Amino acid sequence: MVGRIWGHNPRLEAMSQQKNEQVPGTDDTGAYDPSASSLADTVDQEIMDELLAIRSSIDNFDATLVYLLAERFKATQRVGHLKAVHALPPSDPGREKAQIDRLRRLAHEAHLDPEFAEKFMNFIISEVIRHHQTISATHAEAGN
Ligand SMILES: C=C(O[C@@H]1C=C(C(=O)O)C=C[C@H]1O)C(=O)O
Repeated sequence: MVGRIWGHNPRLEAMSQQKNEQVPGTDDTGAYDPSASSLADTVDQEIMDELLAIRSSIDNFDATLVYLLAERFKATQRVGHLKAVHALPPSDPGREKAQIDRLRRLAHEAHLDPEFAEKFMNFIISEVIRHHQTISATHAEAGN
């Protein structure tokens, strides 16, 4: 059941095999449970209600982040194919520097820690470069 919805995840599968035990963070149908928490029973109901109300906004932000990242990766995959076809290098340090400098400035204006913004962008960019290397290798193999 869990495997069907989420793909192969040994940890979740082991959990779901324990008889009558629900996977934490899901309801009894296996769906996402927005009230999942390790704090239940240890916190006053009023505080819990406020926490859950704030978490419902966090849920929306997180879903948006996933959609934004998915669209960004769709665009970078296109760049990867373009680079592979035209034998361009996977990474473009000049572009990365300009982009990170700009995002650091935007982060500062938005009261987001610029160091965090830079680390986050570098994390994403390194994944993109890895994809571009794979696309380039696949393209080279197909040409041989
Ligand atoms: C997406 C590109 O490829 C790489 C990844 C980048 C990114 O994720 O923003 C930026 C520069 C490149 O190192 C690109 O060249 O535009």
